[in-house]
Amino acid sequence: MLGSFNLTKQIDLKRLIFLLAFFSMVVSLGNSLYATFKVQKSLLINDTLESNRVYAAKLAEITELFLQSVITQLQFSAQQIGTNFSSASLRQNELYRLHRQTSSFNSVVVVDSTGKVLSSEPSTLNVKGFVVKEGQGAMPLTTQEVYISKPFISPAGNLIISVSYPITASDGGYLGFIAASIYLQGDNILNRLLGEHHYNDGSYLYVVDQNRQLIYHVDSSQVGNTIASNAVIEHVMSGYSGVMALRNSENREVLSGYAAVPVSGWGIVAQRSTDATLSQLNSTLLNVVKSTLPITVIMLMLILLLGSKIAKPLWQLAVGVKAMDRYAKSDVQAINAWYFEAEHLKQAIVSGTELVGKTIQEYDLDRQKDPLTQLLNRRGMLAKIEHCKDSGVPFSMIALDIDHFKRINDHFGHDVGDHVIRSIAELMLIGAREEDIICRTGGEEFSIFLPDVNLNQAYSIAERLRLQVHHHTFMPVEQVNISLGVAHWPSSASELSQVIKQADKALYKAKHTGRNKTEVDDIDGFSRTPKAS
Ligand SMILES: Nc1nc2c(ncn2[C@@H]2O[C@H](COP(=O)(O)OP(=O)(O)OP(=O)(O)O)[C@@H](O)[C@H]2O)c(=O)[nH]1
Repeated sequence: MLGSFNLTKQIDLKRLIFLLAFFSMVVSLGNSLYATFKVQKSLLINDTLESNRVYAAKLAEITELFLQSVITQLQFSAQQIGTNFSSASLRQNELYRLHRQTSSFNSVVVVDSTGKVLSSEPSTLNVKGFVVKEGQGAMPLTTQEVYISKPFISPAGNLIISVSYPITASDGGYLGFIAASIYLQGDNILNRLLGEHHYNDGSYLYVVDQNRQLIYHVDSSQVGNTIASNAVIEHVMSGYSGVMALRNSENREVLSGYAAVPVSGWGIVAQRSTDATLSQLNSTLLNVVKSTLPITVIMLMLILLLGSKIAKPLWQLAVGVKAMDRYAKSDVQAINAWYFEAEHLKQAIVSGTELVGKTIQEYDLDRQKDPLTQLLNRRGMLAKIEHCKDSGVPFSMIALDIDHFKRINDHFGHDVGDHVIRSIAELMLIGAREEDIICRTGGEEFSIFLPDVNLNQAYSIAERLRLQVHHHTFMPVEQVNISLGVAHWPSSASELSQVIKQADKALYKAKHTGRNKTEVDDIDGFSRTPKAS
């Protein structure tokens, strides 16, 4: 089989195609994953920032509305109480209504202009007669204006903020104020609004007052703490809303959306850690890889299959060319070169091989030919005789030499000598059969092989040729003679070289016994016909 040859240890085309495809797939998959990662990351970050911003802004808006509503409610009650400030029942009834009507407040009190608590709701509060001090909600005594306090510990021990509204007499005199307290860790609307969130994605929210003190935080133990200043706090304290990616106090990168509550000067910050945001992306990418993996593997297998199909004819052609001495043209032609380039390569190899074969054959023939006479030379002669001998057909051999040829050359020149040689060759060819082999074995020496011709017949042929030459006119030499020696295979010798020697020996004898004659290897059964003159 052609395919069993080991041509080289270099990487082969099949592996090259596979590696190329594998490399391209890995690069394109990696590239698309990277691009997806970049785009998705940017989308997720922007989406998170935006949703945090929207959430913070919405809460800020609702908180603003809530505080405005609280102020409006307090204003109404302050007006009611102001109509008869000294009436304990009026104060109590109004506080009762205010406290029960909504879930906005945990407690409400009426404080006179000296800071003394005159009435309170609920009754369990038990702060009547208590005098408020600085830091515990006494600020309205000084400002005599609507006031939203910082978080502080109430006399009852709760962390609260209070919203107060001044109470004035009909003549405009300051009587005191009504204050509603909102427990930062109690059950009220504000607490539900700002303290309860239903995130389950790592997001959280906190609210700071104008002094960076935490009013609400996902970790309730943090409430009341003052947080370190950062860019988001700076912005929101300045009354701005927006988004920002930054590192928090724990040095974790977070995506923040923030909005200010103008009425109270609070800031609401919704944020989520960047890691939590992007963790979703990692699993998305893993899913992309998992879902594309089967197709990728199938593609690679197909490429491997196709690669070996592409490489196979080229491999077979390469093996065929390498082992051209052992494989016939039909082996190469049988290769299934199923695509354009391989088919063309196959055709090129076939025609190239044919051309090389033909050239070698021609070259071989040239090597076996005498250029002057176009007869076979000694090499050609030996090849032909060997062939005759192999076929087992007996043959006779005539060795022939021009007499005194040197004189012709010397007298008439080399060209005339050549002409004589050619003319004698033509005379030999004229009288020859198709199967006879005529060779020029040396300068003015020839050999004739006569298949299926016995020694007697060969002698006659030699004599006839001698006489033809003798009677031929070679211009300008005129007469030329030849001497001949005849032998027979297998009668003269069984070895071919010996038969040639026997013919040469007979020729030698003819030369030394007068020339212009034919001598025969002496063997049994030969009868010399009378010599012609
Ligand atoms: N013109 C020509 N002369 C050749 C060629 N080949 C050999 N010769 C000449 O043939 C001559 C042969 O001379 P010799 O070997 O002495 O033989 P001869 O003169 O024929 O003498 P005998 O054979 O003894 O009769 C030489 O002078 C060679 O130079 C050839 O191709 N052309």
